[in-house]
Amino acid sequence: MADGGEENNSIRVCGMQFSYEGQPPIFADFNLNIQPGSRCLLVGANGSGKTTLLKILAGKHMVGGRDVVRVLNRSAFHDTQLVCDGDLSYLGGTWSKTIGSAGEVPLQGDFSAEHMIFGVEGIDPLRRDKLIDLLDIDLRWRMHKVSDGQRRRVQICMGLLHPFKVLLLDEITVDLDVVARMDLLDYFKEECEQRGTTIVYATHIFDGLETWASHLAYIQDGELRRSEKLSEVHELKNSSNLLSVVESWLRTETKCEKKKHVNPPAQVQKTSTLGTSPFMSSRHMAYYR
Ligand SMILES: Nc1ncnc2c1ncn2[C@@H]1O[C@H](COP(=O)(O)OP(=O)(O)OP(=O)(O)O)[C@@H](O)[C@H]1O
Repeated sequence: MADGGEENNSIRVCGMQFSYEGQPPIFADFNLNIQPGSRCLLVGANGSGKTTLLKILAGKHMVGGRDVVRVLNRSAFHDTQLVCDGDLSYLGGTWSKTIGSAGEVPLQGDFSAEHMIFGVEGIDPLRRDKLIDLLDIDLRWRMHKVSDGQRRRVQICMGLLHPFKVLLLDEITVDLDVVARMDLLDYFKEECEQRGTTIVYATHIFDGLETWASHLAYIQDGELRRSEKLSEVHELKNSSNLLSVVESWLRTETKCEKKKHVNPPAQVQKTSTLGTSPFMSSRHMAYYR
C-alpha cells in the first residue's frame, strides 16, 4: 500500500518478528502500511501467515515493542481500549471466547440471538436494526440449535454493532449463502466509503471481489510479496478474474517449493534411507494390511 507518515495509516507494521513458541519465525522483518478507507484483500497459500497476521493486528499476540504494530496510531496489543471502545473489531474463524488459562474456548450454551445482540450496551438502535435486517437474523434463534451459517450471522452482527474504524475479517463469509455474502460485502463497502473505515479481509473465495477490494496484500511464507492497489495489479489487465491471478501466483510458489526438494543434500539422502518416514514399508506395518 502507498507509503505515508504514521499518522496517515490506519495500520502500520514496522520490522515485525514473530514466532510461535518453539517454532521457527513466521515473520522475520515484516512491514505493512494500510491507509484509511482501504478494503484490503489478504491472500496467500494455506499456512502462509494470514490468520497469524490478523490476530497480531487484533492485539491477540504481543509482538516486540509498542511501535512495531500500530493500529489507528495506537499499539494493537498494549492499548486494550482499541477493542473495548469498538474502534478495532476482529471477526475470526470460530466464535470463541478467551477464558483464562483455558485459552480460546468455542462459544456454547443455550442463548437466544436476541440475548446475545441486545446484551451489548451502548449501541445505536438504528445500526442494530439495520444489521439484524441485513443478516436476516431471527431473534428467537437458540445458538446451540441453529445451523453454522445462522450462528455465523449472529457472530458477524455482534462484531459490527459498534461503528468500528478498523475491521479484520478472517474468512468469515465461508458459511454464508451467496445472498448474505454479497449483501454483507456491499455493506462493508458502504461503511468504507461513508465513514472512511479500513477493512482487511483474508479469504480464499474471490467471487465478486475484483470490484469490491481497493487493495491487495499477498503473503508467501510470512513474507509480503505484493502490496498494492488492485487497479495496479498488472496481471489483472490480461486475466479474466482475480481467482486465476492468485492461482497462478500460488502455483508458481508450489513449483519453487518442489524445485527446492528435487536435489536434497547428500546428508539428507543418507538419513532418508534409514527409514524414519511413517509411510515407508516395514514389518511392523504388515499388521495393518
Ligand atoms: N497456535 C499455533 N502454534 C504453532 N504454530 C502455529 C499456530 N497457529 C498457526 N501456526 C503455524 O503458523 C503458520 C501460519 O499459520 P496461519 O494460520 O497464520 O496461516 P494462514 O495463512 O491463515 O493459513 P490458512 O489459509 O490455512 O488459514 C503455519 O505454518 C501454522 O502451522
